[in-house]
Amino acid sequence: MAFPNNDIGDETRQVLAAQAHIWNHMFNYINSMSLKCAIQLEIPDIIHSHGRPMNLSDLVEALPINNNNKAKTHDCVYRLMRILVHSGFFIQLAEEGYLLTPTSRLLLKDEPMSMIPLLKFDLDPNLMDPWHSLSKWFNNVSDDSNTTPYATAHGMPLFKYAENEPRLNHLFNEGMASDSRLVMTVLIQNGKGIIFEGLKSLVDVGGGTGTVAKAIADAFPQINCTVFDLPHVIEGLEGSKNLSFVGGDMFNSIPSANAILLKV
Ligand SMILES: C[S@@+](CC[C@H](N)C(=O)[O-])C[C@H]1O[C@@H](n2cnc3c(N)ncnc32)[C@H](O)[C@@H]1O
Repeated sequence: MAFPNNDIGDETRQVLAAQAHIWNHMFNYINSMSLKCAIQLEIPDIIHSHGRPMNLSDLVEALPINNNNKAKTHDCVYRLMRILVHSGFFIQLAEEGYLLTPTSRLLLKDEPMSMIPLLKFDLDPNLMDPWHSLSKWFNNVSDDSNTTPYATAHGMPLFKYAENEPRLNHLFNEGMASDSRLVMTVLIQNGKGIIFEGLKSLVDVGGGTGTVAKAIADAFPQINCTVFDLPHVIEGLEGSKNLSFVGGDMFNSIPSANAILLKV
């Protein structure tokens, strides 16, 4: 029910504003879950492949879903798209339909700077579970200051869990690599890679599967680059002329070099 502003007193207006504030926070997760759903249904790619603005009916037809009840699907996809338009992932032109925005362009599968892998990792239930344990973690933290919400939820730190769970290890490494790919592309394209000039050797500590070091090694063939990470992360990875992979624990020792990158 909507009250014209002058019909209610300040106190009531304040209570209603506070209620709306709580609703907004309570349902904030709808934004990230809708985005995740759009990626799972490959909506950015479908609109991109269409090559022009895509109307709702064409979008519904193109989705990889059971569409036996067209009216119902139409209504539900409309609601999903309304959230995503509102949050800036798509533009909706009144007659023509949906278009990508610069943000959803970063959510195309074949886009070199695609953020899909990072999104899949961060919105995986395994990574979201710890948020349900946050208050439990606060309870534990004074007894064990090394503990994390992740360990509280899963009984071990993330890196240990990933060591024993290939699915999570893959999801984690791909997510990190996609983030690094975006940063390194922007850095090198804008000539900011110049900060590496003059170096003879460099070690990327916690360098994951080597995205950062590979970009530096390609751009600066005179620099010998080493990727240092946990053994299960670099397992099976092959280096090149000026790129090598070393497995180990940085808390024990790290390879020596002119420069050390540390982004853990
Ligand atoms: C935030 S990620 C950095 C990812 C990397 N920059 C990339 O581009 O993929 C942190 C990295 O630190 C590694 N790491 C965690 N603990 C480590 C340890 N004790 N010794 C070496 N590496 C470790 C993880 O395996 C992970 O790859």
